[in-house]
Amino acid sequence: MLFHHALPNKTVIIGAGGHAKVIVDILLHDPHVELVGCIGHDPNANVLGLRVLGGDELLPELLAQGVRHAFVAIGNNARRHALCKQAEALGFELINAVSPRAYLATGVTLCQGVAVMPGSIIQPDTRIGSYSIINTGATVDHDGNIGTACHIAPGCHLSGNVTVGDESFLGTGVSVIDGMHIGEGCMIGAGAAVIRPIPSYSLAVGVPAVVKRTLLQK
Ligand SMILES: CC(=O)SCCNC(=O)CCNC(=O)[C@H](O)C(C)(C)COP(=O)(O)OP(=O)(O)OC[C@H]1O[C@@H](n2cnc3c(N)ncnc32)[C@H](O)[C@@H]1OP(=O)(O)O
Repeated sequence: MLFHHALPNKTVIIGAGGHAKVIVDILLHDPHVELVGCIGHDPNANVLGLRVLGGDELLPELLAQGVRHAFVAIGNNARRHALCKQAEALGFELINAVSPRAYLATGVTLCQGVAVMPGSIIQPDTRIGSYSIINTGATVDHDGNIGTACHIAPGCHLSGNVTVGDESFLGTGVSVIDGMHIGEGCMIGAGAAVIRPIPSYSLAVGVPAVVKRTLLQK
C-alpha cells in the first residue's frame, strides 16, 4: 500500500504587526503549512523570527515561485477585506489560521482567510464569514452568523442566534444577548453589553450599549 504524504503549503503572511505575530504563532504549529515570510514595510519588524520579505509588489513574484497560499494578518477590518480581495484576485488561496486550542463544535462553518485564536469557542451551526477574526478567548454560541471581515475581539461573548454584519468590530469584552442583530460596519466599544439591535454603521458603547454616532459608509 502506498502512503501519500502531501507537502506543506508554502504560505506568505500579508502583514507584519502584532496581529501577524499571533497568526504566525498558530501557523508555525500547523504541519500543513510552510511559512516563507511576511509582507510588510519594516524589514526589521520582529514577527517571531519570520523574515519580512518586502512590500505588496513582491506578491506576483512569490506566486510565480510556487507560493500559492496566503493569510492576510491585518487587524483593521476594511484594510484586511481589501487586501484579501486583492490577494485572491492575484491567484492566492487564502488559508484559515485555527488554533489547536480553540474549540469548534459540530456544524461550524469557517469560510476563507478566517482566524480563530487560542481559547475561543464556536458552538454548533455557527458560520464565520471569510476574512473574519475570532480573537483570543472569544465565544460565539450556537447558530451564530458572523459576516465577512468582522473582528470579534478578545473575550467577547456572543449568546445564541446572534448575527453580525460585514466589517463590524466588537471591542474587547463585548457581551451580546441571544438573538441580537448587529448591522454591518459597526464599532462596538470595549466592554459594551448589546441588549438591543444595533443599526448598520453605528458606533455604540456602554452597558447597555447605546448608539453614540453614525459612522461613514465606504
Ligand atoms: C488583540 C487586540 O488588541 S484586538 C483590539 C481590541 N481593541 C479594542 O477593543 C478597542 C475598542 N475601542 C473602543 O472601545 C473605542 O473607545 C471606540 C472604538 C468605541 C471609540 O473610539 P473613538 O471613535 O476614538 O471614540 P472616542 O474615544 O472619541 O469616544 C467617543 C465617546 O464614547 C465614549 N467611549 C469610547 N469607548 C467607550 C467604551 N469602550 N465604553 C464606554 N464609553 C466609551 C467616550 O468616553 C466618548 O464619550 P463622550 O462623547 O461622552 O465624551
